[in-house]
Amino acid sequence: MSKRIETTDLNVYYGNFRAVEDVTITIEPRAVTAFIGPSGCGKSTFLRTLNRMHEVIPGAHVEGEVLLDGENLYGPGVDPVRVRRQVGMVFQRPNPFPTMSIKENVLAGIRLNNKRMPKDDQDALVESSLRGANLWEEVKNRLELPGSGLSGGQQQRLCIARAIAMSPEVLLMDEPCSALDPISTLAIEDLIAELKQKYTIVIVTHNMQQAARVSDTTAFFNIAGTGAPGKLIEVGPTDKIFSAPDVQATEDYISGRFG
Ligand SMILES: Nc1ncnc2c1ncn2[C@@H]1O[C@H](COP(=O)(O)OP(=O)(O)OP(=O)(O)O)[C@@H](O)[C@H]1O
Repeated sequence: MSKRIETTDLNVYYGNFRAVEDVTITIEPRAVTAFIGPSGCGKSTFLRTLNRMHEVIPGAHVEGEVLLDGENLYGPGVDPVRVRRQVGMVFQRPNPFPTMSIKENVLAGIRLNNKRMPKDDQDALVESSLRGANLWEEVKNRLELPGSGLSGGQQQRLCIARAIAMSPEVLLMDEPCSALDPISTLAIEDLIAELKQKYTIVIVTHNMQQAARVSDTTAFFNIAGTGAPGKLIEVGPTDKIFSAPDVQATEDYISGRFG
């Protein structure tokens, strides 16, 4: 279920502007990898290349390969819709479909993919996905009510349940807690620790303590100045990056000297 991601010299563009330069990284399965770095260094841009979401922006493109267990996601004939099923994504702001019930939200991806499913199977998938997102006990008696009636933290777990329902191999999370209060943030962090037993997880975070708490590996991105491309400066075990990084810029960022 969980797969390894590898990129080699990946360059990411918005039109002529190269936003991210030459990223070579291996992201291990059944582990959490955190992307950290100052604003504008390309963390989110790079993250979106891992499930072919980057190219939905007009003029945006990628040079290089992203391998998922050896398969190039940018190879000829690869269907980006299939890639986005395999590599799920959770965004900064919880974005349940507001007019849909909790249950319909969980099933939304399946329905969008035109998968027909007997009602019993649907119910089982809704329950297992909501359990997987640590939300079942809180919502099991109101599955038919709108997802938008949940708290922010519950909505984010609903979005995670919606992603899990697609049986992805990888979960990408772009600052999933930045709109949440501390209690909801801890609930999501606990959930991430559980999810990594099954999935490859990549999380973009501005919160250094969060990166230290949840991730096994940390990748530090940086940018030389406005208009310059973002680069991967250093990647390694989170303990090492936070205690004895190899590069001075990493240490400066972690210790709050810039960014
Ligand atoms: N849709 C877009 N069109 C053109 N340029 C973009 C677009 N989105 C981002 N960029 C540019 O790409 C660069 C990287 O942005 P990105 O959002 O990936 O950085 P980030 O590290 O995730 O920043 P933050 O931490 O502030 O979210 C920036 O220079 C940004 O202005």
